[in-house]
Amino acid sequence: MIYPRTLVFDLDGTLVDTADDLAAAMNHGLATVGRPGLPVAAVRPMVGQGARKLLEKGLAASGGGSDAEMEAAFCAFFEHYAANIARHSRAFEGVEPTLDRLSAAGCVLGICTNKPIGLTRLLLAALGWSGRFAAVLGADSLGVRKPDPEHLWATIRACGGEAGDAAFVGDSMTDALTGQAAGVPTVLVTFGFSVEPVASLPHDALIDDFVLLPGVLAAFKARSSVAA
Ligand SMILES: O=C(O)COP(=O)(O)O
Ligand SMILES: [Mg+2]
Repeated sequence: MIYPRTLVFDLDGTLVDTADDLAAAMNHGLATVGRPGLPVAAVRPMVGQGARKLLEKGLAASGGGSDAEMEAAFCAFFEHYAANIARHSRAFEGVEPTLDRLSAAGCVLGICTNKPIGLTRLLLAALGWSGRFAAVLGADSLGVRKPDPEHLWATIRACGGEAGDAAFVGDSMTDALTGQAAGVPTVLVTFGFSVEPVASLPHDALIDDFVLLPGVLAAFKARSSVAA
């Protein structure tokens, strides 16, 4: 095969632009505890370390709050987000045809996200993607999560693959550190939610358009075949 056999993808900011729905749910949570809402642009870079971290950062940016307020805001956020999971969330341009092409070429696809697994499955179902991935691991699927490399390794294993013939695609510092720690060639997308310029993060390739992914993956495979 001309591509790595197992391809693991981050979800938010990599495959799907979830920022509008996450921001709406966060603002609902903040309003529940009397805090002002935040613009989507402020919420985007807060995504990638899990739902609770997202709310912690949002509450801090909105004036802060007690543990009890955090808990109340988080519950309201979670409920609102689950009920509105894909009101505006859509795949980034080029994602669907590219995933189709890679699957047709024989690649096995998986998801490794810091989104709670229940919300992840809801989002995949809403997008009509439930059958697309051989394995889906969320923030709470294991005792560890990204940037712990075990989250990525476990996803690769759940796809029936091995780290030596795999690649990872993400958008954030968390993903960059995960891929590096796992020793898995990592592609970062430049259109995701990272505050840091992705070029400054550890990576093996950058893409500014999803349709460029197959070319980059073929180059990884060619390189690893020469090394082997
Ligand atoms: O932090 C989250 O909730 C999800 O983020 P991820 O899909 O980019 O890992
Ligand atoms: Mg992400």
